[in-house]
Amino acid sequence: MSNPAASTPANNSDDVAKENWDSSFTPKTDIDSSQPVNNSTGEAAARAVNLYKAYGQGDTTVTALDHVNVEFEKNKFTAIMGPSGSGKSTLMHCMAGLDAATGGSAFIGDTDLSRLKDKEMTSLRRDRLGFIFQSFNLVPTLTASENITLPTDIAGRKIDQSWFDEITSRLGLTERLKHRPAELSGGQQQRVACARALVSRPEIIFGDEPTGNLDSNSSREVLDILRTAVDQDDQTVVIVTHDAKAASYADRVIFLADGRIVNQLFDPTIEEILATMNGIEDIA
Ligand SMILES: Nc1ncnc2c1ncn2[C@@H]1O[C@H](COP(=O)(O)OP(=O)(O)OP(=O)(O)O)[C@@H](O)[C@H]1O
Repeated sequence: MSNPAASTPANNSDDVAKENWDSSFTPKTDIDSSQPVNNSTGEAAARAVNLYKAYGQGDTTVTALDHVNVEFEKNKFTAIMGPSGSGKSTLMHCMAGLDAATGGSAFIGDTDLSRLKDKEMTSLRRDRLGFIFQSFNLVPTLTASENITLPTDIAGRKIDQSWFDEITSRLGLTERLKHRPAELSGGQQQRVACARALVSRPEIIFGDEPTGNLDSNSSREVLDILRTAVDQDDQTVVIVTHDAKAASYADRVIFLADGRIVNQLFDPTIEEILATMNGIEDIA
């Protein structure tokens, strides 16, 4: 498969950032994660500032995020990679307001999540974020159509019918809208989850291993959908993935090890991603 990310036109700021990072490709594992990570110069849809997360107490404390500083640029597709236990899901969950950090701040736009009350956090997640999980997380008793509109219905907002029609047609779901999840394949269920995340045009879509349960054809469909959301619909997408092929759809891949960002690549090829992962795993 050709690398779709490689064909994405880079703007000037991307070029500068690229030069900084992969002009002569050698995996770099020496980024000081206490310093802001160079993100090129775009506006941030989300950012972590000295984000720290520890689980447990005393001798059993596990540091899942070790003062991470990173920006997720607007209208870009970012993938988070790293060995098992490196903190990928914790970073995404703290950024998406699904888990509370122990220290530091996670921002969505200018909103500091650590300052929000529970109700405000619920509203922010509902109104400004979209989620796609490995396990699809569809409601089994609702039809595909009802699952897609559920968050908007709960928020008491009106569905933009022409956008709903456009999204469901683009995802090949038009003939499946009356089906319940059990009557759909895994790939179709994940496309329903994508439609649910896209239909309200959230500021940022977070995917935790969105292709983790899919075969290669369905994975490609989901990744194409996410790529199109960024390229055509000005969306911002951040996913956690173990899959180098999935990560190659991203404009940027950041690599975690032991709760720190240790490397990043812009417009990466699958080979560069694999080489970087191998470098990190050799050191870990
Ligand atoms: N609820 C929890 N209680 C205690 N420790 C936890 C908890 N959740 C995560 N951890 C620990 O925090 C660290 C980071 O976990 P996290 O799930 O973020 O890693 P990951 O990179 O997403 O891993 P994987 O690729 O295996 O899903 C790990 O050492 C993990 O064991």
